[in-house]
Amino acid sequence: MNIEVCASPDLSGLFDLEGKVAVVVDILRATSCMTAGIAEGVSAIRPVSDLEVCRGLMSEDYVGAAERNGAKVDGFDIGNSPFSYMDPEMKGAKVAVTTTNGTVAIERSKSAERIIIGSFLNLSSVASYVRKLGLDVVIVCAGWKGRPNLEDTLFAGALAEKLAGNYESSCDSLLMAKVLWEKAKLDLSALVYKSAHVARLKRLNIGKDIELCMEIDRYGVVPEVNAEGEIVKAIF
Ligand SMILES: O=C(O)[C@H](CS(=O)(=O)O)OP(=O)(O)O
Repeated sequence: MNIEVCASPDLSGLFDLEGKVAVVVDILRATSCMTAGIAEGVSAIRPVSDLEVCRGLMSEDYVGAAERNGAKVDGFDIGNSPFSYMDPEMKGAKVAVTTTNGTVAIERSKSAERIIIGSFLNLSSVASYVRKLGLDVVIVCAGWKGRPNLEDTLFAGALAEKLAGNYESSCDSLLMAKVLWEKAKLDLSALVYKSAHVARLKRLNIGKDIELCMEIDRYGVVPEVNAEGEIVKAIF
């Protein structure tokens, strides 16, 4: 099996996703929110890239989650904090979500055979599920506004390490991710705290969110986009 890394959604046109599994990752914070939400009992999450489409879904029984530039958008129920998704009141709820980078990455992965949601929170479960699917893999990093970022690239390296032995690659982005992960894995937070994304989010006072998003294997679930375009818990 082959594994590649698409370092930003703006590079997705260079990748042929047909017949492959896309593992979409946006560590800070969209795919960490989705993992936490599905693990804690949210029944389905509908990712949309357009703010007004997301607003419209609120009249169809969806909880509306919207974030732009890190902040909750006025008029929506929640923003982009994993703790909002983990609220006991969210059990059984359906969420419609739009974020600056994460939902764009999901949208751009639509031609893949399967789209699964990765984060440090469910790293080992994603690796097990990917191995079980037995398809070629493209790790699609959400990055930041078209640019690659540190934390999503680190996740790519971590997943590649978990899949070693089953997968081969001639992708330099993957090699770069693996080298970076190897250097950072003993103190992941120390490096991520130096990232541009953390610096941008600091003004929002969300240190707790960042800490949670760095936790490895807190959950054993894999959220997956189903035929209706909703993210639900994969059964495997
Ligand atoms: O809310 C977040 O964590 C980020 C904010 S931004 O990238 O700095 O605008 O959004 P996300 O879509 O989860 O990367």
